[in-house]
Amino acid sequence: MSVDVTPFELPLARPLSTARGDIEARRGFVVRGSVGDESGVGEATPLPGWTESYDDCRRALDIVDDLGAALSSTVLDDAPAARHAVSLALFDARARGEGVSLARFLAGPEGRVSDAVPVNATVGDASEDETADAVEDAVASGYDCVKLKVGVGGVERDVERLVAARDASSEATLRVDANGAWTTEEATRFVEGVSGRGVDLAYVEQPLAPEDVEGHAAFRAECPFDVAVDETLGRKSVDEVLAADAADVLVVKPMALGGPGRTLAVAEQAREAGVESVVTTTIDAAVARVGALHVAAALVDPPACGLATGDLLKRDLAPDPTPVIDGEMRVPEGPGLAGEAFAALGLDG
Ligand SMILES: O=C(O)CCC(=O)c1ccccc1C(=O)O
Ligand SMILES: [Mg+2]
Repeated sequence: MSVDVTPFELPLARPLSTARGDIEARRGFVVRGSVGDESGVGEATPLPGWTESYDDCRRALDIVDDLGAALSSTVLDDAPAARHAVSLALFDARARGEGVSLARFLAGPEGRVSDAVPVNATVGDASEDETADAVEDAVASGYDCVKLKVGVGGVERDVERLVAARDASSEATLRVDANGAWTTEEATRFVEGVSGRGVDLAYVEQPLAPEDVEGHAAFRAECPFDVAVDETLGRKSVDEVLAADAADVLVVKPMALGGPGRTLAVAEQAREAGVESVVTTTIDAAVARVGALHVAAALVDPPACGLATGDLLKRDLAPDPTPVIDGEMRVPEGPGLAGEAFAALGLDG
């Protein structure tokens, strides 16, 4: 039972500007392997800050020669993107074996599965005018939720950007993601600034440094908006985050959490604690993006998720089987990830 690993590199249509720097291209690996007669495909697209490095990912995948054996050993323990690829390929093959979609396989025969998942538009840092235009474009193409990157420039500039975003569309739900850029004082100044101008935010994602669980808990207690954590989940256990009451929302990235199964387990644990999970990509290619969509579809009542990142890529591994229509993505019926949409991928490794 061999495993094929094929590298890829995909430029973005234009760089996404975030407080952790500009993302200009995504490099990773298509992983194909089989279980019995069924072949499955997965994707590892590492992003340091959320996962292991590209080189560590490649080294981890180099020693995988059996999907199931690799997952049950420790070789993928410190390589969540590599583990994601192996786990996704295994789930794809198993779901195919049963003739069901990945979402159905994950949710089980009795579980509820969504036909479509609402998604947010993702808007990078840009000037006030460009931010307003991007929000207007997103709403015109059917999104009712927009996530804006903040924390790149100063707090006062971000406040003006958010006022411009709200003025561009009074109906859109707005989220912001500071990618850990702020001190508590800056985060407080930002939320006081926007709320003083009458701007409502659905949540503030990762306002503070990832390690600072207690800081998030203290900020959350004072914040007029919900607080989400993302990068924190790569440094701290879910137990710790939930025990500290550090977040209203967990941003769960299958690529960063080691695959679909672990992501669902985290979301389930959060749900039991009254905390919502938003499934997002790390700007993954089509295979992982569709995998994340199935994970979101297997949640009970998924909120708007951060999966609308396909259009950020200039090219992709395959034609997009799940384009965003009216602010949502339809979940492929399968079998597995997307029927035959990825059949040709990863065979030439
Ligand atoms: O959540 C979204 O809208 C898209 C995903 C996203 O913002 C993102 C993409 C790549 C790396 C990090 C992040 C992030 O959520 O911080
Ligand atoms: Mg984030």
